[in-house]
Amino acid sequence: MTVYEISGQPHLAKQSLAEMDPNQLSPLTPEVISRQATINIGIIGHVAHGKSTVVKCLSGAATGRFKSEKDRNMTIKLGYANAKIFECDNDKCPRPRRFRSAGPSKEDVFPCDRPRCGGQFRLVRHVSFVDCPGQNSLMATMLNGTAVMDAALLLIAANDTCPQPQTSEHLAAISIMNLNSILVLQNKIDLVKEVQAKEQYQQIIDFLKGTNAEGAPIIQISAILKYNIEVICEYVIRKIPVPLRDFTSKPRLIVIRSFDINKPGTKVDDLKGGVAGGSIVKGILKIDQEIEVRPGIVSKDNEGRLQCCPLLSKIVSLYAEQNDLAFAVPGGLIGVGTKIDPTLCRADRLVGQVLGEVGALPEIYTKIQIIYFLLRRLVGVRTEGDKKGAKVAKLTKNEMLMVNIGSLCTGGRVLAIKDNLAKIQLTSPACVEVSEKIALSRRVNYDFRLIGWGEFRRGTVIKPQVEIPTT
Ligand SMILES: Nc1nc2c(ncn2[C@@H]2O[C@H](COP(=O)(O)OP(=O)(O)OP(=O)(O)O)[C@@H](O)[C@H]2O)c(=O)[nH]1
Repeated sequence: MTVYEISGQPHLAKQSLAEMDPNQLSPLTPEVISRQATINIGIIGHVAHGKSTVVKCLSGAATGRFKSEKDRNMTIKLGYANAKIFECDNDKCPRPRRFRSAGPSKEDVFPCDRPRCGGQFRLVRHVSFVDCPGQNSLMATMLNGTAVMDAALLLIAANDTCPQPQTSEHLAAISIMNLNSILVLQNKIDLVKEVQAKEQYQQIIDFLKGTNAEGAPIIQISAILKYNIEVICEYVIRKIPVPLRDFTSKPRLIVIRSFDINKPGTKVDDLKGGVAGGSIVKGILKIDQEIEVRPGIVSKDNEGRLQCCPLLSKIVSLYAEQNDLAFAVPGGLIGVGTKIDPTLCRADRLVGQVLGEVGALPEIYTKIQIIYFLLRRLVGVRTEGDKKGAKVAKLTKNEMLMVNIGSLCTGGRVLAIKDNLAKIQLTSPACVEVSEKIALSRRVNYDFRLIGWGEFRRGTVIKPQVEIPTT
């Protein structure tokens, strides 16, 4: 095996491929959390309730905004920002001041700044915040994010009534993904009087009854004034369990972003391969490892049948934001530098694909059979008078749905329905594993709204054409 040691960033723990033993690693092992996030926390909630502002407070970084996002002051794509969370090791250091967050390249130990404390802030968690758009038309992007979340912060603005449509819809989406670890942040507390804040607090408790977030802690904050941000850090440590991770299975990464990092005009000989950004769901990816990306390049044959050519490549670099890695474990957004033709990675073209060890990824399907469950009522749309929302109608043969599988968002025509089984023809092929969760949405007015979920049972496999190696 190649001996690969990280040489940069001497203030972070060293990683060595030669010494790495998957059986000895955990999400809290120093050489892991010093460099990469190991817990993914979704930031969910209605549009403009302050999701991006909270992430900026916690991580010190804006969640990678694109020009169109800056122009419209809203999140359009999934944003990611990593933060290290520290606790002072002096038992007498009072809460919440003994908790602190900082960016991912901060050293792991530094002195507490409370006068005469004498304690040291020590790294206890390294978290990746997945910032979801709250705009109702961007639900597909939000659903892609739920595929990798371990926990969620639900933002509710104190100066709005609760619930707003996407507050309900985002909560329904994470419930479908069985996400029970939730903290509620009552934000913009600076904009309301105490009595209003208390009234809304009660509204929030009533709204959460019977949902996955019933009984979840509700923290009052002002993201803009950085008020109570240390309490969020404390609760992330105390209330969000460290996820159980599988480090020994063959690795698999869900691609959530992909990029061409070459500047325009770069000479052909100097071109770097494309980068796939995503979260590892199991196993460990290593520098120099041979990898496969599925479904790869999708096209149609002369008879209009879908065909695909998985991509074969090699990992040339691994990054967690600016921290370089010799190996990457589940959690956080990992940038995987490959030798794949950069044009195939440009502008998120690989989103929806799965990256892993060659020959170890699941089959690729075009028709899938799922066992499905529909929500009783529609969430995410304003319904005048009827506060509960319209009933969700049954699936009908030939109707077109939006289907989210991992980070893939595609169309799906309902071919047949029997009891709670449905057969769906996918517009784009999916690399999916038995029992994997699938979110189902239906067009309501002009946008797709979440109507239910399914679990993949079996399907019609497309055998890959040729696999395309990259040099
Ligand atoms: N007064 C006040 N304004 C806030 C607070 N938090 C956020 N804002 C403002 O609310 C607006 C929306 O904040 P964002 O953080 O962009 O909201 P968002 O939920 O990420 O928005 P989308 O991603 O588009 O759904 C911005 O103008 C923020 O400055 C707060 O605690 N108090």
